[in-house]
Amino acid sequence: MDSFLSNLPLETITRVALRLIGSATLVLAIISWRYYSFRRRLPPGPRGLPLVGNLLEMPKSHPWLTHTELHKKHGPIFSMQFGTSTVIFLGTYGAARDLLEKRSNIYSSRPRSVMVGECISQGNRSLILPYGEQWRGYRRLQGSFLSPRMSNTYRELQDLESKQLVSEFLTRDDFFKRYHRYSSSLTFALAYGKRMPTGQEEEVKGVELIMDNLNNAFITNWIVDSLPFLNRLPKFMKPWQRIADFLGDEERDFFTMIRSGATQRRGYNWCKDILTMKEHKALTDTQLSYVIGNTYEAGADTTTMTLQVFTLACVLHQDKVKILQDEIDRVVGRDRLPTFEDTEKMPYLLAFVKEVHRWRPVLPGGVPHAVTEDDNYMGYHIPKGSTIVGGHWAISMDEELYPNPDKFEPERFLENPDLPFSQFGFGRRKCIGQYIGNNSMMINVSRMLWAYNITKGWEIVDGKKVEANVGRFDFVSGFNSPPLPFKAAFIPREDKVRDILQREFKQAEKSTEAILERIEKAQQILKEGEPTTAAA
Ligand code: HEM
Repeated sequence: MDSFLSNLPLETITRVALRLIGSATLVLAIISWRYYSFRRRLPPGPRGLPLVGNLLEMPKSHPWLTHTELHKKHGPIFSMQFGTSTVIFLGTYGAARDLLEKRSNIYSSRPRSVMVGECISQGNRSLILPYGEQWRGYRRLQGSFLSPRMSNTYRELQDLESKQLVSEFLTRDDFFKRYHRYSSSLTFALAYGKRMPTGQEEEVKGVELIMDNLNNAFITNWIVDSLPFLNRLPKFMKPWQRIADFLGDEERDFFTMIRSGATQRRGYNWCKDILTMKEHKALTDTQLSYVIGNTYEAGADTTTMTLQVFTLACVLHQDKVKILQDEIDRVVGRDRLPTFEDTEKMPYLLAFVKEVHRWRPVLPGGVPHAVTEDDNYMGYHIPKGSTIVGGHWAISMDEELYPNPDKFEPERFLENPDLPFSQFGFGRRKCIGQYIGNNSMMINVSRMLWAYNITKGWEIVDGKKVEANVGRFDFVSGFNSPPLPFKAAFIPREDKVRDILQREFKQAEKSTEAILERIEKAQQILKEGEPTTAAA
């Protein structure tokens, strides 16, 4: 090669080199022109670079904080480009409602997820299914056992789990674990007909493992997600496929095993319930196992995290806790625990729970939707296939809707009971378990604060006992964003609280079968009055 070049006249080499540089410049100019003219039609946003877009500007942690700053600069809607993917961020409730709710016929899909959605879950996982017949089939089944009326039939089980939860704090303060036990046991009993009285049961650990694997797979940058065509290579050339096969087999076997156990149990559970609906016939056995497994996944962690945020709010906002305790004492008195009926007479409690959701959303980055048609909004082009993110954190911190947004102020929901909040998402993909979630929050918040003063915990520093530090912004950076571990103390409000908690838990019906049989009867009565199952 060297000798070939050295035989050419310098003039020729220079001409060829100049041509090459000229062609490369032209190609770059065309790519840049196409990139920037495409970007010009989109909602505003950081310019980025041709080919990579804004890939180099991805925040390393807590991306929702950066997105909120970008909304301050660019307004309620901005866009970013990650390789070939366009992502559009919505930072006000109005913009999210305009697109994700009012135009939900085209804004209800999910972005393509090659590794998790296609390779691991093989198109079975409900949360990331694209909008279409299969997702609608899942939603019809879920809508039938998670409707507001059906959700109220689960209250007896929530009552028992909540009595166990509140009495546990008489002897321990590991509230992260206690809340997790509550949510896992409640959801597992409804889904599979078996309570989890310790939280250490094999089934709880099995789902935890699946969730950990899934969360790790979600936050890993798989090359096949950036370059989906690689997934068409033969299997031996796809190293990620081996991992996906292992994780996929593990979760499929597990979901199938626990579902088969559930269909043998006495009394009500979701696995048995869906077999009574004609819609289940359109789905395969594996898909039915995923419908229930994924509902359990979606419900257990979100409720746990929201209870953790409630505890943080109590530790940091004793003045608001005092107002709520006065309301609880007025309605309930001091001789028994609050009931569901009591909670319906407590407007401040409802406002307090809504403010917990708004103040520190547990899915702060939002759950991405995808748009299935080209669209226009506020004069901007929204290309088909874009990812659309209603940012829960950005919306919660919108000063116009929530003045002094960092302040924990339940009063804002008292003054305006219709004030919206975004923590259950939007439109057709909106959280379908919100009624169970709300019932859990109302009963547990009222009982925890009826029983305890919740204050900062203690730690030993240099041999001295000091109040533990609690950060108002210390949250995990991930899809789920619970508070980082912190210490809290649960101090019974008076001596007799101990006896009352022990007595109420002792007297509560503990037979899961008996409770589930009553739920089954209550549901039968409701269904007899309902001609069809709830549709999405
Ligand atoms: C209080 C706690 C909860 C919070 C904050 C929460 C939040 C959310 C959010 C933000 C979404 C996505 C919405 C969207 O895409 O726009 C979602 C979806 C979902 N949630 Fe919840 N949720 C909670 C409790 C529950 C419970 C208790 C269940 C069931 C027992 C549940 C079942 C589901 C399901 C099945 C989906 C999937 C919807 C889809 O098909 O895409 N959630 N939830």
